[in-house]
Amino acid sequence: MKQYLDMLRLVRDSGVRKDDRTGTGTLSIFGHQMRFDLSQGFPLLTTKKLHLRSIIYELLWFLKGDTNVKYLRDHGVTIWDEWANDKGELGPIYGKQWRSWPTPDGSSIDQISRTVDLIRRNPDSRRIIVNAWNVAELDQMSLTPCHALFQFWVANGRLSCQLYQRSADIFLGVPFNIASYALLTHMFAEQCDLQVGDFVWTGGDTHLYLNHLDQADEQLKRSPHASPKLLIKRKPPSIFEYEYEDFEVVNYQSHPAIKAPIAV
Ligand SMILES: Nc1nc(=O)c2c([nH]1)NC[C@@H]1CN(c3ccc(C(=O)N[C@@H](CCC(=O)O)C(=O)O)cc3)CN21
Ligand SMILES: O=c1ccn([C@H]2C[C@H](O)[C@@H](COP(=O)(O)O)O2)c(=O)[nH]1
Repeated sequence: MKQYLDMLRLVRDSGVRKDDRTGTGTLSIFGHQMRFDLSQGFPLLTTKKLHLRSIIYELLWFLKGDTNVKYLRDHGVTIWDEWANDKGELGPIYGKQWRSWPTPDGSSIDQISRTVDLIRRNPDSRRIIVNAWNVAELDQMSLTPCHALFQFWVANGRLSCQLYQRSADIFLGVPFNIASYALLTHMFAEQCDLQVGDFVWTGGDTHLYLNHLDQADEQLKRSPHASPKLLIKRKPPSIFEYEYEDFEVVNYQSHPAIKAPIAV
């Protein structure tokens, strides 16, 4: 995860001071890319302890097409609470767009099923994309998609994934986002009988909040450990039938967690 630390250092040292919607203030750069070879280990940050539990439940929740925090809360995950209304609703965010993107004739498109199908039938396609940026529904979302669009690419029996993240909170959000998309790539690969290739992370406004500077400095003093490995214990009949217990991360050695306030 040297690449992550390099990015943190770059933004810390040469980010531009920029105000933002939350009123917190950031150091920011525009356009950055990292590449993780998933065959060489699972990209879970080791310079601070991450709770994979929240990451796994959040991804399963997206894949269910759910946009209400009840499921997350039932599993002890609170990361979306600040954005939910009094009924727990977040509006038509990721889950809705991934599983039931509305069409003009009143029906909907399941982008995830289509994507599994397309990878299996036409792995050379250059159109294997899932898009959460539904312009017509942005106003109804409690937070517009940050990880907005992802694309798959198949070569030599390996499945690679690239994410475009328009806005990236590099201390709190990005470590979650990298692990989440790495996990998703493993799931798609297993379902399509492919090995995993690279996960490419591409960021737009790539920022460090001004109230995360001490935490970033603390992290930059630490040396990374070797990446852990991901074990998927079972191949469910479809991408929608994975359960929390199917995943295990082995040999995760990390420095202690670092607390930081989330900008709302
Ligand atoms: N400013 C901001 N940054 C984000 O990363 C972010 C948002 N807002 N809004 C929507 C979601 C919610 N996300 C979150 C929210 C909280 C944590 C967080 O507090 N992480 C703690 C541990 C929390 C836990 O596992 O329960 C951490 O130390 O990583 C991370 C991502 C990612 N997204
Ligand atoms: O998965 C996520 C979700 C959100 N973020 C961060 C990026 C920004 O700091 C905020 C969103 O604010 P906007 O004003 O809508 O850009 O949340 C993230 O890094 N990862």
